[in-house]
Amino acid sequence: MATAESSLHLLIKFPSCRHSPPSLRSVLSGLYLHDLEPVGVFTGHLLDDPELFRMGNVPTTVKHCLSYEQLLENCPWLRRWLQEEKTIKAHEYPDFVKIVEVGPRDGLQNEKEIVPTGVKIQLIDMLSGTGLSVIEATSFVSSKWVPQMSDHTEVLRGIQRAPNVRYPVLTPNMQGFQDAVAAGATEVAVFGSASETFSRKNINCSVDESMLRFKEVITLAKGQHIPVRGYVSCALGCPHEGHIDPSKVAQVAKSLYEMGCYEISLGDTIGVGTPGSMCEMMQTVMKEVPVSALAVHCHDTYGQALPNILTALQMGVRVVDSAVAGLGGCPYAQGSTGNVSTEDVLYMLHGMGIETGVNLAKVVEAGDFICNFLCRKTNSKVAQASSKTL
Ligand SMILES: CC(C)(COP(=O)([O-])OP(=O)([O-])OC[C@H]1O[C@@H](n2cnc3c(N)ncnc32)[C@H](O)[C@@H]1OP(=O)([O-])[O-])[C@@H](O)C(=O)NCCC(=O)NCCSC(=O)C[C@@](C)(O)CC(=O)[O-]
Repeated sequence: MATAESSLHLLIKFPSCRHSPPSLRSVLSGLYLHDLEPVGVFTGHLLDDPELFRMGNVPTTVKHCLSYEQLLENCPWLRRWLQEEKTIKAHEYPDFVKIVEVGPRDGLQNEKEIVPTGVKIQLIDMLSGTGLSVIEATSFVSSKWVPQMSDHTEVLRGIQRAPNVRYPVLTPNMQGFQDAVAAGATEVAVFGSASETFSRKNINCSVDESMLRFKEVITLAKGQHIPVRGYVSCALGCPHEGHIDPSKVAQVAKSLYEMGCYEISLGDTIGVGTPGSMCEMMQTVMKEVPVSALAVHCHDTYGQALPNILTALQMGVRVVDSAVAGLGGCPYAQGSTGNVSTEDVLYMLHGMGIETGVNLAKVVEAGDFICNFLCRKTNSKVAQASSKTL
């Protein structure tokens, strides 16, 4: 039986896992520290795995062939070390993350000058060619409340819908839902809040009243086979109430999920969250809603959006909202700055080997287009850096 002290050559067999390399690397350096010399590492489930036989370079000097479990049994230091690592990293990073592009809606809704409908349509059309699978196109809200979105019908009718791209729109109530469907919407989103004050200021009703309105919308949508997404704003803080108890976020998220929203996007509306508060909030929400149905929607006011997203990914989230060029802000959340930029999220994910199906260069082009129109510098660090290097 091999022991940490005696073995010079080990063939280590690890469970199949796409993201094992970093752990393997750290395990290997641990082995070297203990004067063990692994001669081959492969991933696979069974010792008679064909992979073993493909490994022509396995030397005959292999003295011990250990399963992962045997290895842990024989090397208590390794078991302790991996356990410590696991407490930090609850989940492996995913293979794929879905990006929900909210630039044309959340990004533009706060613009003071009305952006011409043709520009909005061109932006969405450019984004449709990037590989994004979801682009939130506009919102069917009152034009007295958000004048920038008053051309919702023209925008939705004017875009060239790409196959495999969905174009959800915001609908706060039955009127919004009916108008959206009449304009051709095939997916909608309702938007609630974990803060009473924000709910009243944003949609002119209490949280409980909003849930009744959303129930009506969701029931009607279900009957027409229209998927409904749900938002919970102020998940990490409110511009009026400050700290928001994670249990309130969990309660609203649960209600939306139970009513039939297929996905719940947890919004750090004013970008005050940190990995610490994100972790605490997620842990509470995940007790009520399966993590597979959760998304995060981070604004970057305090520069914490990427670490917050990373934290959510570590906790099992697989859907991230972002806006091209980091446009945006909510008209009813004073002081909130843009959404996290799609370019920066893509750069981070791709750098981690996580696929998104989205072409970063094409998103940068779409960002250039809208920033040129707005005469504004992009909020995306990646786009800023790539313009210098081009
Ligand atoms: C919800 C309402 C409409 C209530 O507004 P209200 O004034 O309470 O509505 P009402 O039912 O009393 O009706 C008053 C008038 O509004 C009309 N009306 C009623 N409903 C609609 C509608 N759907 N579309 C168009 N018009 C509508 C209705 O027809 C009537 O017209 P009038 O008879 O006076 O001529 C209003 O408060 C509103 O439009 N709020 C939207 C605010 C908004 O869009 N905020 C930004 C989006 S949320 C956000 O950005 C956060 C998020 C999602 O990104 C996530 C995050 O970051 O946290």
